Amino acid sequence: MESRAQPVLVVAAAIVDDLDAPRELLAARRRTPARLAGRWEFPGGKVEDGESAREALHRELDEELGVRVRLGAELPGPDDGVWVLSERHVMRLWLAVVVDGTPTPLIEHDELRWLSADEWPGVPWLDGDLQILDALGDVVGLPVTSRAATVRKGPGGV
Ligand SMILES: Nc1nc2c([nH]c(=O)n2[C@H]2C[C@H](O)[C@@H](COP(=O)(O)OP(=O)(O)OP(=O)(O)O)O2)c(=O)[nH]1
Repeated sequence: MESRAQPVLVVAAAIVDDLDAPRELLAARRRTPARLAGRWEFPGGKVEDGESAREALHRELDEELGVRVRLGAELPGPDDGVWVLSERHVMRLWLAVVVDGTPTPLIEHDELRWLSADEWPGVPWLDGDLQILDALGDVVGLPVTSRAATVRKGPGGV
């Protein structure tokens, strides 16, 4: 078969309580589609035609959580700046804080939870996000005490 086109770009936010001194991260549990239901992720979604990555992220966070955010630094991934999630998806991720609204699971999620770093390993993240949590803990200096024991790299990739 012919090889597929370029991977789809997903944008997402590591929403924290404070950009300068983060203590908690907002994790979102997927409700849909069925194959992802129950897994936790960074809220966000696919960039649509004609949108910049940041525009798409603001739109997704408004649609999914009903919030406006201020973006902080991007957490660049190891593959040309992006995080490879699967053969079909790559992701860019920014730190963010909520500036308006209360995060509410409106469409794709059925639960949101503010997690301190030692709670991150306690929920089942999407496989591709584990590498990101690892890096996020290092970058923001969060003490992810049990990270090493539970955050695993999936076999054959993410
Ligand atoms: N939003 C998000 N998607 C992730 C993460 N980790 C991960 O593997 N993914 C995958 C799940 C999906 O296959 C894909 C993102 O698709 P999505 O369903 O969130 O995108 P979308 O909101 O634009 O949805 P749709 O319009 O296509 O229904 O990336 C993550 O942390 N956040």
